[in-house]
Amino acid sequence: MKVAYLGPHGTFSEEAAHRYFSGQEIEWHMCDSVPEVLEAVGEGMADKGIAPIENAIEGTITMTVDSLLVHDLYIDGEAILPVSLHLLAASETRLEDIKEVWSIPPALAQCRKYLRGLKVKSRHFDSTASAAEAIRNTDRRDVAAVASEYAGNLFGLQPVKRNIEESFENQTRFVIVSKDKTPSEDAQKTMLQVTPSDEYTGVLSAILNVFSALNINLTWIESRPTKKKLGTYQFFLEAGLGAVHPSIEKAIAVLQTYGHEVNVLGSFTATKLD
Ligand SMILES: O=C(O)C(=O)Cc1ccccc1
Repeated sequence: MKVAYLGPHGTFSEEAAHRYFSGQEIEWHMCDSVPEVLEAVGEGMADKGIAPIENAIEGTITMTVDSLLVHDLYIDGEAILPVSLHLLAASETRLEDIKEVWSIPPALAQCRKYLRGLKVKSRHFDSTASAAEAIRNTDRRDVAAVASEYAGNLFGLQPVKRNIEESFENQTRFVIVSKDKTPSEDAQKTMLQVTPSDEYTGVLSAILNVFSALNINLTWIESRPTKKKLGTYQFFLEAGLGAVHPSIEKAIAVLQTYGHEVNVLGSFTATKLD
């Protein structure tokens, strides 16, 4: 099986991919950005892909949610990885020398408070590890990357400051996606995309009531713009039952009777990678 993930070597995605698929015969397909991981699966260059969808501090990683829809992908797995972010630089660089910090935006956002205190500029890269690699390749001694300790070792950087994120319990949730939409019988969660039939007072509450009436626990809810008109939204609802469970089938049928559009985006079981 061919699996796409965000490279270069040393990303959190690589760690999640290697641990999630450990023991399996995998041909790895490394991509340069998160949207390219999902595109690789969408276009059949890889059988599966793994991409970060949510972080404990920063919340939803919207580029993943949006790309899932563009490429009509199905979530068939979920992996939760503990993440620790460090400020990494060349060995000569001291904390007071740093003027610019490089990383992927969700990683910079997880350390917003600390970085604001440093009064540094930030520069966006496509991954934590590509930022660390760029620090290794520059002669500048006033720059640092936000990345993992593993990426620091890989690119010969030193930790100037460890654990700079806002919580020591930091975790990132990754989704494993494929083109195959067959739900697994033993899946424990379902991801639904619900587009309301119309904008009317209480439409979201009417949608949510369907789940509470059927005693279905919702474990995640996110609204995203329809991208058609300002102020119009679609909802992503994650339910704590698999897609073949009769209660989920009933919820979908009821929502459709109300005229809402429902798309099953996946059915999966959570794996903890601690
Ligand atoms: O850039 C990486 O290393 C990634 O895999 C994306 C990411 C960034 C920050 C936290 C978790 C995953």
